[in-house]
Amino acid sequence: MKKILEKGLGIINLKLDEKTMDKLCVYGEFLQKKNKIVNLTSIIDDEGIIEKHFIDSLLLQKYLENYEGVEIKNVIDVGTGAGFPGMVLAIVNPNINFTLIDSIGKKVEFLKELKEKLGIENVNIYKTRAEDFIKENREKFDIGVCRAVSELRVILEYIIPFLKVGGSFLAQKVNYEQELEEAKNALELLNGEVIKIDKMRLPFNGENRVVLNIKKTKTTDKRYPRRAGIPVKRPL
Ligand SMILES: C[S@@+](CC[C@H](N)C(=O)[O-])C[C@H]1O[C@@H](n2cnc3c(N)ncnc32)[C@H](O)[C@@H]1O
Repeated sequence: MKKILEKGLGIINLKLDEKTMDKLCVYGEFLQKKNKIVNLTSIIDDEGIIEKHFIDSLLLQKYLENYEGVEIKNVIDVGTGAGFPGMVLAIVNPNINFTLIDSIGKKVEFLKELKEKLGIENVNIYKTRAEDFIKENREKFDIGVCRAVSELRVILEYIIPFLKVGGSFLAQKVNYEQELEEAKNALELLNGEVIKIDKMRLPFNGENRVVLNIKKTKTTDKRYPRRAGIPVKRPL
């Protein structure tokens, strides 16, 4: 696994120390082992885990390293699943606090075990929904991430309320044009503004990836997010 990881990191031009790479490999092997007992992810071969989970998550690393000269303290990952992108980024950035939430208990249990196994201190993991977790956590985070959870206008309603004014949602998408068009109303209601769209590629299969950098410009009305289930049922 480590050889594939080193190769992939080389292609995306990201340097990680040996210890961090070893931790990621333990993560990958633990995921493979646990996935035989509980279904955590459908991508489970070595190359798939490295490319589609780890490297895909690490496409966000450059934003965390240099965010407009501002120090990033807190990141939230909504619908983290088996830890993508939040757990991978937490391992690589021990100086930033990560909050990972997911509504499925078995995924949260897996992440708690992994946290223990690797001795990761900068991560808090909760079994909850974005629409409930917001109650104690409104406008607390510098950065929000959320991969493969729902269409853009839905995840905007999950993430933007968690952000401080001036914070950013780094939204990972494969295709984005139509979703962005449909998200115009949500961006206006939630006070989000797309400030940058970066196009990238995965290292081995060359698949396209896009990161939308969406800034929160003003505080968000407390009526958002609406109660659990409504953002998906009736998107803004
Ligand atoms: C397809 S998985 C993606 C997991 C991971 N982000 C990834 O990219 O591999 C979507 C996850 O989002 C979670 N989820 C969906 N809606 C949610 C919500 N409103 N609050 C918290 N978690 C949610 C689901 O439980 C599921 O684990």
